[in-house]
Amino acid sequence: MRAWEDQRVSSSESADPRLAPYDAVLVLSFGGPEGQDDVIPFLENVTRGKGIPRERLEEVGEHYRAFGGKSPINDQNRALIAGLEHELAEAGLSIPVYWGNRNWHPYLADELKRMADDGVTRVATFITSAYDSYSGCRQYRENVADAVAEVGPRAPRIDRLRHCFDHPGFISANADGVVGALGELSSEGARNARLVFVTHSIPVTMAETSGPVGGAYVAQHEAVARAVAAQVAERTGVAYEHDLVYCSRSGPPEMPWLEPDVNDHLEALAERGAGSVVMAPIGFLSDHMEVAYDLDTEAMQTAKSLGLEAARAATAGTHPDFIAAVVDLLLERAAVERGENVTRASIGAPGPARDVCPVGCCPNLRGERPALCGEDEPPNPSGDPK
Ligand SMILES: CC1=C(CCC(=O)O)c2cc3nc(cc4[nH]c(cc5[nH]c(cc1n2)c(C)c5CCC(=O)O)c(CCC(=O)O)c4C)C(CCC(=O)O)=C3C
Ligand SMILES: [Fe+2]
Repeated sequence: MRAWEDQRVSSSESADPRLAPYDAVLVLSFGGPEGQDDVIPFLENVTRGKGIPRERLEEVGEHYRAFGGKSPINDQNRALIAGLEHELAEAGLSIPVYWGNRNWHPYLADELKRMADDGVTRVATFITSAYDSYSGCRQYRENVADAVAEVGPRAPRIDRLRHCFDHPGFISANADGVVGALGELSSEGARNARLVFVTHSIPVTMAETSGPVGGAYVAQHEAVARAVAAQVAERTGVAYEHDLVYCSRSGPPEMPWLEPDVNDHLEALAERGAGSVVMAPIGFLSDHMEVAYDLDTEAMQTAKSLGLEAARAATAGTHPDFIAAVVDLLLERAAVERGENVTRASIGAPGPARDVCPVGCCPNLRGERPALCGEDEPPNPSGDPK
């Protein structure tokens, strides 16, 4: 038995009416290596056809190697699923939770086959990516299309839950993380800290074309940063200044990616006389390798060398508010599919993100490919009326 199999659910009972028409939940994630032998094949999966320079791949490979070749992401997803199962059970909602990844075991297509074997016909999918961009949205939708094509007519019909970035439970979980990190600083450091919100850098062209009308990636992050900072101010009585910066830049050097990089930003803050920072990785749902390496290892080292006092805020992870938010998004979408009117929990503009992506949303700039969960979805291979 492989390490992930203990997470699997083996039968689909009939689901609760509050969850109808769904008979299963799928957590769809990125995937990560489980040991040294997995590192290269994993990186090959991630970067196939992406034009990532060899040196960057070797560098990222070293980050994984330094952690024994094991990404934290799989255990984080196991914990998220356990939390979801617990929350669903507490609410008396009986529905099986499955787990599939785009880049590593358990692969999405294998999980779809298992669902088909279990008699699942209609799935609500939570993608572990909170914001709009090709990487966080359409690319997963393409993976779903590929997996459904591989499984064929037996594949269940898949709906994707809207992005969770603007859900109040995601905001309060992150605000809690920031308040916790402030508590790790000296009392003077905590009073004068700068809140540095961090997310994954992406190519500027990808950011400009993100969402239904472009620019969604940065706009959504700015809204989250503002909302989290406001909640922290309310809870601490201090109106901290904040910034939005980026980590984990990749791609060829001549291609522009979102800036400033977190390390450069720390340097600029130190030059301007800052003494302490809290780094809050709002771009990541849990402690991915980008958090474990790029922030906890590299950026922490940068802060230390600059004489900056620094703490890192916890990610949403398995925070109870966040788990409850995912269950709320599930109930919301089920109600929508039953034709009911819903009130969507949201912090307001620019959200909430749509349930079904319009044509051309978060385009693949390398060329169009089939994608599901959007208005450009090809006819359902199982022949169900839509
Ligand atoms: C926006 C975004 C998210 C957040 C949304 C989401 O969560 O999906 C994300 C998540 C993740 N990215 C991850 C890992 C990697 N991403 C890479 C490469 C890239 N990421 C990109 C963007 C994003 N990535 C982009 C534009 C590239 C360039 C190649 C391309 O155009 O696609 C590479 C190749 C090496 C490199 O190029 O750095 C690796 C190894 C892991 C797993 C971490 C772990 O193991 O814990 C996770 C969760
Ligand atoms: Fe990535």
